[in-house]
Amino acid sequence: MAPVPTSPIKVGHIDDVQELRKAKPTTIPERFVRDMTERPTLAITLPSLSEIPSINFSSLVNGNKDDCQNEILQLARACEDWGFFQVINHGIDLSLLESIEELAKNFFMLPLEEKQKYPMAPGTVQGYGQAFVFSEDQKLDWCNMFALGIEPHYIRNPKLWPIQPPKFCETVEVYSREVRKLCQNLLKYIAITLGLKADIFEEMFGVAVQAIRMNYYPPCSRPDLVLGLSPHSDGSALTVLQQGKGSSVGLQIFKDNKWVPVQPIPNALVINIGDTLEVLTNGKYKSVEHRAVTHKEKDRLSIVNFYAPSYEIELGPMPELVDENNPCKYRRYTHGEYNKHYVTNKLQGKKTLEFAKIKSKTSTE
Ligand SMILES: COC(=O)C(/C=C/C1=C(C)CCCC1(C)C)=C/O[C@H]1C=C(C)C(=O)O1
Ligand SMILES: O=C(O)CCC(=O)C(=O)O
Ligand SMILES: [Fe+2]
Repeated sequence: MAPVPTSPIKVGHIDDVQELRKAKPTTIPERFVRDMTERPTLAITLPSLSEIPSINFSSLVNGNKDDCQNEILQLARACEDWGFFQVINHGIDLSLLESIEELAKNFFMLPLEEKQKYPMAPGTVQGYGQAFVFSEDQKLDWCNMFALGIEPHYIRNPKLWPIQPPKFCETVEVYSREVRKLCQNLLKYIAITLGLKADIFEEMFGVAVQAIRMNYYPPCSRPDLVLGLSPHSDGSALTVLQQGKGSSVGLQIFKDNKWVPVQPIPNALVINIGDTLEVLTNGKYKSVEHRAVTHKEKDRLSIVNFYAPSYEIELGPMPELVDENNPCKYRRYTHGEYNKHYVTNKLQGKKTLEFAKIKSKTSTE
């Protein structure tokens, strides 16, 4: 008899946090309790003095010459000093943002058996479940995820596209198309901030890889002990994040050695620089570490789009950003190689990017 195939990855039992919350609202299983050094301190949820910058997209596209130049300057500062910004007047229909949010929430509210028809297999990143879990002793995030590959079509697994709720798939398609255009436009302006020709990234990326991930964080009776999402930087070039309306404040970015909360601006989208742009700009624009924390009474939803070069594209610092004052910090590799590395390692701050770093004896970064 042929041996029964088993997954080489042993992740142990992973509780579904929504079910856990329903059955035992005050129980936090040990696998979710973070070590002291990782626990979020509640003080940081107080309003912060510093806010991530906001960029008015319509000033970039439709503004007069002065407005446009001023916004490009703001964009350059946001990318260099923060790696994160919120885009207002992004041009995506607000009713589309509302629809995707409603459908994502409806998906997470389906019975567990329905969601489990689209399981995220251990070691993979598409479907419903917890990604980036590779061992039985790894701490778990207080989060349920649903992720799908969008472009190019060959990365799609059609079995994971849900039948319920109705209109989910069509809306994901329309939404992803709009977000893709926004990424392409933002990359044009980012190129301009670097003194490069506007189409440089579009020409370099080929048919860009795009994926969507929906994160649902139920309330947690002990938000001081758990993390909604482990600290990480994104492997993408750009990430576009929509925070659910009425959600608790949960996204935090690591800046100047502190966790800074991102206060949602109604109808704005949060954009962040991913590892790929950090490498291409030779570290001028950095992918900033971020995480999500939970709330005692409120749930939270985020819808995230990752936009990255095609897998066969060879990456490395662009020659325009390397000189004797800015020596080359990263080696060359293909995005496919980076992708493989990213999805086979747990989320651990900026550790994934070590893959690309050229280690010099004097380097302290
Ligand atoms: C849970 O998934 C992720 O966090 C994630 C994965 C994205 C992907 C899919 C859901 C389908 C197949 C493609 C891809 C791996 C992009 C994060 O995406 C980041 C990580 C890399 C690398 C990247 O390009 O975006
Ligand atoms: O939910 C959030 O705000 C963070 C999500 C995130 O960082 C991610 O999905 O990569
Ligand atoms: Fe992220």
